[in-house]
Amino acid sequence: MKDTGQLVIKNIGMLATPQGATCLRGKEQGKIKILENAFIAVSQGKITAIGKDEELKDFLINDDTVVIDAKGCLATPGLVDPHTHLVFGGWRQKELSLKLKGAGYLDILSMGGGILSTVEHTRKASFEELVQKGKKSLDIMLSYGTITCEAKSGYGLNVKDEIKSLNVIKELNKLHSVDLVPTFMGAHAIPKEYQGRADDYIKLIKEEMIPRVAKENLAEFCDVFCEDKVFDAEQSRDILETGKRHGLIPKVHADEITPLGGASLAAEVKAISAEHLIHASDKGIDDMAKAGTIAILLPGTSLYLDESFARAKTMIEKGIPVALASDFNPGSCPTESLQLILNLACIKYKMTPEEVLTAATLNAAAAINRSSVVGSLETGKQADILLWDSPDLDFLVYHFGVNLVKTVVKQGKIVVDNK
Ligand SMILES: N=CN[C@@H](CCC(=O)O)C(=O)O
Ligand SMILES: [Zn+2]
Repeated sequence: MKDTGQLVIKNIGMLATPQGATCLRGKEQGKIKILENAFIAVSQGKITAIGKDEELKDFLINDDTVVIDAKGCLATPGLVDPHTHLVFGGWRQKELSLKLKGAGYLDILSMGGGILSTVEHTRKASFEELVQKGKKSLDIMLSYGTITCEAKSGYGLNVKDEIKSLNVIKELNKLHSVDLVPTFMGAHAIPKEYQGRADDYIKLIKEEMIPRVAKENLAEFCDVFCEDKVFDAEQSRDILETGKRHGLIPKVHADEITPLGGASLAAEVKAISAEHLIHASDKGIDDMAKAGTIAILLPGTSLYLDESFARAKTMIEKGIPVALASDFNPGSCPTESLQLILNLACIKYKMTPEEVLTAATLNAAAAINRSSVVGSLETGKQADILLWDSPDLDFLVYHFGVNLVKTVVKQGKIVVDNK
């Protein structure tokens, strides 16, 4: 059979999708389109029609059309993960026992562990080793339904290894079905050789790293870990403004462990998103709502750090578009599964299944500037579609800790078949 790029998915029990080319906020976040007994038609990687099964006879299905019988299952847009630390050497399994003995995340970091121990492993790893390791994680992400994913550098922390990490992301984007969106995060920690000399490290970021990243077109965004003993608000602002002058859109790791005003800073510098926000203040939330900053919430990190959970419902009520992400990284959230995150968002944030779906698709896509291309099932959008071993949306967020993905369709092609 020759590949004509034509695909029809029929017999979809429930098609569930947010709609639009931009993020949804407030009550709109929970308003999704539900179509029962539906079909989706695809041509040349894009969705060309969506309708009720009974209308399918009007569509031309020829011998070259690939036809998938969804057998009554749920179809949604591909998941979008807008916050991951995909590229790193080694893992950090020993830290779990330290945490059980009472050490906090920032204590481990100040003892030279945490991010800094991953920096050592990342610097030692070759380009090819990092590509292979990243590929393994992307295989897992894809099989769990993530088709588009943001990836941050931030474990190199010198010019050579930050550039190496961003080139690993570029290479993975070429060779893997998951679409990657790169973020430069040289301001993830102060490396050992600059301890006590934060200003010199910030100078390196501003004068060497950012110009080189921009010149080589290696990232779209610039992120900063605005946190106690890492980068304060003033230092973060300085780095983000420099990034902006070089065309990098700001993102902020904000108010994760300490309330440091990160949410307000994100609003002030017109960041596309503020991320974590576990300890965001009322003022920070109001500032974000006014500025239109997207909140990327990471409930897996709250769980793994045994921290409290961000005030997702307040943010939605105040009109902040809420997105969800895995925060996949070797320390504070070692999981590639966005499905677990969807479940946690329902249970711990009290978000509705509809709000959760929008958060992990359209709003997540908007948080990485991709919402005109992916994030919803609509004609003209990229045909990134998931078929779930689930009859409806409620079941998807209810049955947890297992992989419910049956089939992953990326740009109209089946790339995972878990049946
Ligand atoms: N908080 C900073 N960065 C990551 C954790 C990185 C790490 O522990 O290696 C986060 O988003 O949680
Ligand atoms: Zn992070």
